Amino acid sequence: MNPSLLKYRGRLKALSPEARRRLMDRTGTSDARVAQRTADIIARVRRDGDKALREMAREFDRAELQSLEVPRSVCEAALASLEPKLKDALTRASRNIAKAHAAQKPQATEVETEPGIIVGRRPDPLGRVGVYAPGGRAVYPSSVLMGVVPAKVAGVGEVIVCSPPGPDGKLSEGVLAAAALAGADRVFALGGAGAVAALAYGTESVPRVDRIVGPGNAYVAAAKLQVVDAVAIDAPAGPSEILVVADSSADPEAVAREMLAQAEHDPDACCVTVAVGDVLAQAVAAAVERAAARAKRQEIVTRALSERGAVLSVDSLEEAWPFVADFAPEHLLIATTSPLEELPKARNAGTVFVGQYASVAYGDYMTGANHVLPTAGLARAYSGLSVLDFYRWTTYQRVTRDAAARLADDVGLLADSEGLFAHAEAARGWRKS
Ligand SMILES: NC(=O)c1ccc[n+]([C@@H]2O[C@H](COP(=O)([O-])OP(=O)(O)OC[C@H]3O[C@@H](n4cnc5c(N)ncnc54)[C@H](O)[C@@H]3O)[C@@H](O)[C@H]2O)c1
Ligand SMILES: N[C@H](CO)Cc1c[nH]c[nH+]1
Ligand SMILES: [Zn+2]
Repeated sequence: MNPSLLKYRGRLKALSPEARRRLMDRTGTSDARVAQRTADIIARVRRDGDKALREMAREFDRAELQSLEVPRSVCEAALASLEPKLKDALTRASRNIAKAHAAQKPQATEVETEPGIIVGRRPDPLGRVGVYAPGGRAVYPSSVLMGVVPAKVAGVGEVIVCSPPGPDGKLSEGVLAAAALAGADRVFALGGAGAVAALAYGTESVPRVDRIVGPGNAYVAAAKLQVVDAVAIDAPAGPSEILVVADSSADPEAVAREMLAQAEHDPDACCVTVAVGDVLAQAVAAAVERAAARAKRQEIVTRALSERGAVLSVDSLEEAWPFVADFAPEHLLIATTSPLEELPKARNAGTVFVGQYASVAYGDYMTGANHVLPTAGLARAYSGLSVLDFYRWTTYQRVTRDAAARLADDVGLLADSEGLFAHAEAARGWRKS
């Protein structure tokens, strides 16, 4: 057991302001470098199109690409030959995601603000979206479902999936099968910031999209933030995070399993437990260290926990909630005696797991909630991916002849006051003399 594996231990209120700031700052000190590299990649794709994408596949994925696009028949074949139990599990996940997201579909509204003046707002499905499914340190068929299924529920015109190729130049069978199952229209073997740039600006092979959704590592998250001049994005959904709030009812081994599960995604993952009482905090820390010592993805887990892992103690749950709101975790797990009573106190979490039986892994794959979630503290303002990300809104106003006459003078007055005299004239055109 390595007693110093976790970066932060001890009492939450004893953390120095500098340590607390570093714990909060999940963008990390290397970020300026990531941002610069990402900017260079985007510029290369804008300049050289497909040629740059092929070079980057060689550079970052060690893959020689025959073709950037994967024919639909290849996806269908992967689905047909998928191991039946795995296919059943993917189908079950897809069904739950569709059900949960269908319930979120937005409604058009119309309101009469004054007699004869009707203001409406109508959700229109987007024309074309890009779904990024990560594929560097693990493959993510689940992320294909999380992006494509809600897009299809919303009625998006065309859904394009990008995911990095393996060294053989191919996508995993699971990713291909998930794309076919969810009904993706086109699939490209492209990863990282290059894929994001291609979807944002278009290349000879890749059509530009209206919105890019989906998670990824620091490069993918940085790229999404850098292309917003050309495309909409969902939210910066970067390296995974978990914050567990636990009291004496929590099983320390279960809390440790949750910490390890998110730590194994990425060395940049951030895993924190806030436990009521020093005894529980020590038991959780010891369980985390034991679990890390036997982890299959030990190198990743060890780096994540030693760079950003924390187990901190508080005197009471009341001390935990302001920290939760400030930290704004991607995933919050409430492992307490009365988790449902605590739920309203939890602010700024990407998604909440209520009670210790609600393992984050269930939400990652199967509950039907979306696992594409804001990270790096941005859950303060951004929400997780939902069906709403796949619409844009059209507002309109209808005005009857009589209502136009009633608007003419006041609108004319306001326009005059702004010095916009043609507006005033347009408004007064329908005055009744
Ligand atoms: N927040 C969420 O909703 C959510 C959901 C699922 C997964 N995730 C996160 O997604 C990430 C997946 O990361 P991943 O790395 O496995 O796959 P990824 O697809 O995000 O990244 C792989 C790509 O990164 C690029 N890359 C790698 N090294 C690079 C370098 N040195 N310079 C430039 N580009 C480079 C390459 O283009 C490569 O294809 C993890 O951080 C995981 O925690 C987040
Ligand atoms: N925990 C990830 C979101 O941070 C989602 C995921 C996909 N597969 C496994 N986990
Ligand atoms: Zn996960």
